[in-house]
This record gives sequence, C-alpha cells and structure tokens, in this order.
Amino acid sequence: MGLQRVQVVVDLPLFGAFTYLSHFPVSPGQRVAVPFGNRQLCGVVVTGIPPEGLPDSQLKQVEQVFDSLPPLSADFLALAEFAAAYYHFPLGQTLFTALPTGLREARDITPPDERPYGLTDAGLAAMPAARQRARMALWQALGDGLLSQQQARQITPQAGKILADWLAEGLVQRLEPEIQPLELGPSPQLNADQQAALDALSREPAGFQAWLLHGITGSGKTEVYLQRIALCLAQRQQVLVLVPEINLTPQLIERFLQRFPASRIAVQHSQLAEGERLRNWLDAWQGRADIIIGTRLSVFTPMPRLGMIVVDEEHDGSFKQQDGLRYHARDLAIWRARRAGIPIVLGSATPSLESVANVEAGRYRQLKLNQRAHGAARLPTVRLVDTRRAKLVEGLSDPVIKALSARLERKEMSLVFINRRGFAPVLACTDCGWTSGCPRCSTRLVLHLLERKLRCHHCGWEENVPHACPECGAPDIKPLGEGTQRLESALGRLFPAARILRIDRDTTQRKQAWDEIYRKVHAGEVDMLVGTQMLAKGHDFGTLSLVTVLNADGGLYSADYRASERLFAQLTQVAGRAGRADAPGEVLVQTQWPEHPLYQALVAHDFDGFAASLLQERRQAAFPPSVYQALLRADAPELASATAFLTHVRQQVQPLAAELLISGPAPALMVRLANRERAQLVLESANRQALHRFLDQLPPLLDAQARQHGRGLRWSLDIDPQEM
Ligand SMILES: Nc1ncnc2c1ncn2[C@@H]1O[C@H](COP(=O)(O)OP(=O)(O)OP(=O)(O)O)[C@@H](O)[C@H]1O
Ligand SMILES: [Zn+2]
Repeated sequence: MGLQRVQVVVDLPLFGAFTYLSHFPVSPGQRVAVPFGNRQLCGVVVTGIPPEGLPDSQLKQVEQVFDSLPPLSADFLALAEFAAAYYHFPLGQTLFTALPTGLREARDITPPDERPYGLTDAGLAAMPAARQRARMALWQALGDGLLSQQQARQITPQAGKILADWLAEGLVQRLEPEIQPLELGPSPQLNADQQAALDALSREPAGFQAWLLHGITGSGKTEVYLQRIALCLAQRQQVLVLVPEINLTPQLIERFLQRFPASRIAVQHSQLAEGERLRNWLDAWQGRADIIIGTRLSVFTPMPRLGMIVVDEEHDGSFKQQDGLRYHARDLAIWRARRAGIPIVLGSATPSLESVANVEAGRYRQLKLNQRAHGAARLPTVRLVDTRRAKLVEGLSDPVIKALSARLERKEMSLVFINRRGFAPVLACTDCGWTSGCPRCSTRLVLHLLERKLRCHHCGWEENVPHACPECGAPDIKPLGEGTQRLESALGRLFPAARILRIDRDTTQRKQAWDEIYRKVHAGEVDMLVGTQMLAKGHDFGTLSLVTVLNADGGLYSADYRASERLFAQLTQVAGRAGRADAPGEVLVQTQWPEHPLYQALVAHDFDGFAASLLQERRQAAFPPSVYQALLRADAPELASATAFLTHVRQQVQPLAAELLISGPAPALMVRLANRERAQLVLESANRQALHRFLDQLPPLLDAQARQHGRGLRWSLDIDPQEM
C-alpha cells in the first residue's frame, strides 16, 4: 500500500480540513493521531477530495490510526457536517463537540467485548476433572446456556482467567448475545385522546413525519410516547428521547425501566462521569442500547437501528446551546429524522411559536390531548389578584395569604412561585401603564440604572431616563419585576408553623438533590414549596392544590420579544403543577395588569388563541419565526472596540447583504460578562437561503477584520438566537 492523501479535521477553531499523508489504509470517520504544529492531536478523517498542487514532501504524515473501533458512521458524519454548515462553525470543533470526551483524545479506545461465552463442540467434550471445582462449575453452567463475563464471575471469581485459557484452547467461543424478547411492564388504559394520538402515530406508513403532540399539562403525553416506543422496540428499533436538562430525573428513568424491564436503556447528559458516558455512547452506536434518554448533546449519539425520535417539552430553552457550537437539539433532531426517514414526535403543553407556525404551514402534523389523564383531575382554576389597589404584606396580597393559610389548615401543599429570572428591567408607569418603548423598533428600552440611560438592544438607540411619565406626567415610574429575594424568609415570618422547602439553582446543585426533594414531598414533609422557574418544569408533585405567582409582570413588557411567549409557557407549566391528583387545583396570580391579554389567556387556558395573537404580532413586527435571524456577537475588554469592529464589518458586508436587514451594532442585553464587554449585529431575512448564503462568506472576512482589531477581540455567530 502506497501513500494515501487524506483530509483530517482537528478540535481547533479553524475552518476547513487539513491534508495529511497516510501509510495506513483509512476511511472517513476513522480517528487518527496527527502532528499539528509541535503537538500531536486527535483528528478525524472526513470525506472530501484533498486539494491538488501540494507536493508530498510538504505534507505531514498520519502517525497512528485508532482502529479498535470501526470508523464513525456516515450518518454521524453527515449530521456533524450539516450542523457545521448550518451553524457556521468549524467542522472539526463541531465533530469533537458531538463526541464523548473519551473519543476526543489521541488514544485508542478498546471497547469491552460484551459478547457472552458458549462452549464449542471441543469444549463440550472436554469435561474438567471433578476436583477442579471452579472449572467444573463453570463448565456445567456453560452447558446450560450462554454466560456473560459478569454471570461467569458470579459462579467463580477465577472465571476471567479460566475463560481466557479456554478461549485460547478453542474450548469456548464468544457469540452474539441472544435477543431478549420485549417485555412490557403494566400500563394504564389510554383515554380517548391518548388512544387517538397513539393510533395516528402508529398508523402511518414508515418514513419521515414530524408530529407535534400538543397536550395540556398532565394529559399523559409521556404515556403516549411509552406506548409508541413499545411498537418500535417490538420491531427491534432503537429510540432516542431528548428531554430538557431539568427533566432528566430518576423518576423519568424509573418510569422507562418499569415499562421496558428487559430493554437496555442508556442515559446521556453532560454531568455523567466520563467513563459511563463513553460506555453508553458505545452501547448506542453498536446497537446494544435500545433506548437513549438524554439532554441536548445526545442528539448526536449514533444509533444504527434508530426508529423514532421523541423531543419532550420541545419549547424548552435548554435545547439550545449558548456557547461554542450554538446548536438547537430539536432542530438537529428534525434534520436527523428526515435523513433517517423516521417519525419524530415533539411534545409540549406550550409548544414554541416556531412549531405552531410549522403546523400552520403543514410541515408538522398536530395531535391534541385536551384532558388530564389521571382519573378526575382537571385543569386548575386560575384567578388574578389586582395589586394596584391592594395592600401588600411582605409582597403578598390578602387573597394569597388567605389561600395559603387555608391550605395549611387542610394539610395540602402549596407552591409559591417567584420569577427571579433576569427579565431585563424595563421602565413602567404605575398610573397609566406606559412602558419605555424604542422609537425605532418594536421592542422595549432597557434600563441601565448606573448610567441612568434607556437603551435599545436591537438597534442601539439610547436616551436619558425620564423623571416623570412621558404619557401622563405621573412621577411614579419604576422598573418592573423587582424585589422578591426575601420572599422565603417573609413566608417564614407569616407562617411560622409551615414547613417550607426552597427550590432553586443553589438548592438543586447536588446530585441527589431532586431525589431528596421528591422524597420529602411524597412523605408529606412539606407544606410550601418556594421556588424559581425550575419548579415550572414537568414535575409531578401529586397533592399540590395551590400555586401562587407573585411577580410575573416583569416578563410582560420585556425588551426581549420572546419574553411573553416564555412567560406564558412558564406560567402555564407552573399552574399545571396544581390539581394533578384528586384535590382540585387553584392558581392565584398577583399582577398590576390583570387586563393584559396574556393573563386573560392564562385564565381561559387558551394557548391556541394566545399563540395565534403572538404569531400575528411577530409577523407584523417582522420577528422570528416570520423572519430568520443570526446574531454576530463581538466581545472585547471594552465595549468601544467591540462596537468599532462591528461597525467596520457592517460597512464591509453591506454590499453583500441583498435581501438582508442588518441592525446595530447595539450592546448585548448583558453588556459586561466576565470582564468583557459585548455588542452585536442582528442579521435577518425573510429568506433563509439568502441569509445562509450571506453567512457562508462571513467567517474568513471576520477573522481578517478581527486580526486588524487586535488580540483582545473575539467574535461568534449565533444562528436562530434565543437570547438577544
Ligand atoms: N390513561 C391514563 N390513565 C390513568 N393515568 C394516566 C394515564 N395516562 C397517564 N396517566 C398518569 O397521569 C399522570 C400524568 O401523565 P404524564 O406524566 O404522562 O403527563 P404529561 O402530559 O407528560 O405531563 P406534563 O407535561 O404535565 O408533565 C401520570 O401520573 C401518569 O401516570
Ligand atoms: Zn431600537
């Protein structure tokens, strides 16, 4: 075999592949060790024709081929190539993001051979002497059927050594494991909506189809997934289930284990120990795992027998990665399902407007679950408490205090929800309801208290903070959504006897935190749960009968045009924790704007109406999903350099930007982060192809421009950005 030229990518921020010579036969997807500068790096061979021209003498050579594992599959490479192209990110870094850490290093990985042992004909005839107890026991057990390494070790601790000897002597052989017949744990009788959804999902001929399973909170969406997954497993297909970070609870995994006791379920998330993540990844790739449940990064897990993808809580923000490869796992999952020719089910009680628009456009088909699944459970009654005229004690209105005491007396659990999430502060007049809007964009101006400025984070408009309301002249204008931190201790003072459990990022850091929370809740050791948005996700707390929401208004008039979509989803989800069992649920929302359409829709449980009006607004204002956006971010030690860089870029690219609208530079919502200051350009177009054709040309140009602006400057592109 002579020298072969191959294209290799490495884990560095460099676009394009590098050409190497190889003495070894290699194919795309093979991991190799290559010299790079004065280091040795792990590389992955990719498809693509090496450029002509360079003489062999100028090329370096592949130093090693890691061939204990087969090359990465064509499907895996294709997904990475698509992600790199779509997110305009270097292919090398994209590929390495998609790999588990163990495979990112320049070393060979030998997967454990998990095939069981069986006796050969020679082995069958070679009965050990009776005094060799261990050998005899093992030989007899093998006579009854195949044994895994682990089962053999349970028979005798010397099994490893004995089996290795016998393998060398040809007395045993390693065989493909027997396929376990599918076993199903007990499942409830589906209600009519669930059955109709399952029938629709099962009736379709094989092939790609995106489904939106839109079911109210507690309507039994998970049950529909489980029963549809059973059909895949019965056909020996693998299933990928993507869930938001916070929903990957032991309870969820337990539910899968109980339903599919004989199937192999592997978990993938970033907190998993490196070894376990690699093992699970290999199990998926080599077809041993039947079900992969994981967070966004598991969308890349190679699965040769993939038969269906489920994306639970598809609206959840954690599916979008916010740094490095800024991918959206739901969107990549759709691409993957299309390429594989399989169905994908997106589930939510509050689908994203993107998905609602895709249903309208006929790209997705919608299935609805309109009733709660559990026996007599109903959606909770939602009431608004007008706080404009009410007297508040420690931020709590009289109806809220009364409702909390009533639950305490009845020994039912309540949830007090505080929205601490940083909705950027917007000024509002408490008299007439005026809020600080941008004169040039349909967004709100953000209050920067230190500089006493109002700024638009879309176009960069800036003005001084007014002393009185520009609309009605009242002096009482103040930022929305302030002051809730002290709530927990306030509740403690108001209800000294109550057992209060606070749930937020701090209290759920530890690994077992959620287990402990569930244990306490289900043991009846909690009267009031106090918490932030983490509580709004798909938890099932059983006996919860009251939810109170104290300071949601901040999200109503936020500078971020997605804020009302998020707020509605969040309130619907948190309200949905109430009344899931037999006790009817009640939700009280304190607000200064009870007339606001968002709250009216919440009271009426009218997701469809509210989503339609939001979509209408987005179309009028030309915001996503009616246009496609990309953000060009720059950061530097000082805002001025980031802004100057973007101004130059803008001047330079303007002639290329037909069919595009470029806005900015504007400071980012959070200007200062980790001692760097950030600004951005918004690039948008109603034509996705035009936007991407434009973006294709950007990286080299940005690199060149950045070099002129000195070392301190960094840029990044965010395609379909979720945070402005
Ligand atoms: N057909 C059914 N009959 C009785 N109980 C059911 C049925 N389907 C689901 N359940 C139960 O109802 C509860 C809610 O179901 P599930 O968790 O599947 O709903 P969900 O729609 O995924 O909920 P959410 O999105 O609000 O978290 C669970 O306790 C589940 O076991
Ligand atoms: Zn503006």
